Amino acid sequence: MEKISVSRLSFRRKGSWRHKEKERKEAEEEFDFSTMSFVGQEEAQQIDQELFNEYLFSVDQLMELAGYSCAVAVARCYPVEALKKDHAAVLVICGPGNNGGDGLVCARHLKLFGYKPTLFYPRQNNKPLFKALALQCERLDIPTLSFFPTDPQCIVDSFNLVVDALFGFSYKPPAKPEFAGVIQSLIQIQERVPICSIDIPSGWDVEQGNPEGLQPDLLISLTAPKQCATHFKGQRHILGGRFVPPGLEQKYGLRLPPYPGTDPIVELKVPDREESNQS
Ligand SMILES: NC(=O)C1=CN([C@@H]2O[C@H](COP(=O)(O)OP(=O)(O)OC[C@H]3O[C@@H](n4cnc5c(N)ncnc54)[C@H](O)[C@@H]3O)[C@@H](O)[C@H]2O)[C@H](O)CC1
Ligand SMILES: [K+]
Repeated sequence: MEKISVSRLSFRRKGSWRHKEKERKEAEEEFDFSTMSFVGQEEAQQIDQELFNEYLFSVDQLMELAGYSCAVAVARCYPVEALKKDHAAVLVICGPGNNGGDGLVCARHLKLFGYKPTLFYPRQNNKPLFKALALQCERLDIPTLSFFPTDPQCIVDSFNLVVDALFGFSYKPPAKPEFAGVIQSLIQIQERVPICSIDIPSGWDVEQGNPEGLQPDLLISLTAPKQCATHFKGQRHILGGRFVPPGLEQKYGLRLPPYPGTDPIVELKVPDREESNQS
């Protein structure tokens, strides 16, 4: 049998890989952001269910990819070396559902990337997956705040940024009082410390948004941007959760930009802030 060395193998495949890479780059440049899909709450939940029921993904698999892509997005927008307070200290606020689970995974990867995450996770989920995620954070020496600071200025003084993983696409307003207080505190300090929201700015209606609500600096949409993202006024919008099979994209007619190379995230266009301020 003919033995093929690795270098010959890669040489043989190079032509088609280069061709694919060129096609992908062209698609990236050509992508028309004005036609990008924004999904509603029901559609987001249907896609989610289809990933689990038709493609047999486990929550663990998708949550790991989602949370990892969030950590990569944070690192892209706020490089560790640019953060001056307390060894790149970051507060990650986790809610009771899967959005909170994404936050736990994100915190773990941020720690491995050299950040100093701290959790605030007031309603801990008792499912084995969540217990494992919380334990992994604990074993990585990621501390958890036992109460939310009454003076939100403490957060500004202690952390370089806040990751908001309170609620995602299953949130129904209004927030229960224990969470409403946290969201109000974040609104008070959002001009002084950047907020990075995972999937949905917490407290926003998934479709209508919330003009009085949280205004994150970074929004990390997962799977596909939700309709509320059309009201996003922050600096950067990133798409993560690179796990949507092409068949599912076609079935739901999703128009999403191609991910560059092997990246788990792709930056989305936000309207020119200066232009929109003038109009
Ligand atoms: N397929 C995907 O796209 C994936 C998405 N992921 C992430 O999962 C969330 C959606 O998770 P889900 O568990 O369905 O819901 P939430 O986390 O948004 O919240 C549910 C949680 O919140 C409680 N709740 C709802 N409304 C309120 C309220 N008004 N006040 C207080 N509490 C409320 C509810 O009782 C539940 O406990 C999605 O956004 C992504 O971030 C996966 O991680 C990967 C796959
Ligand atoms: K969120």
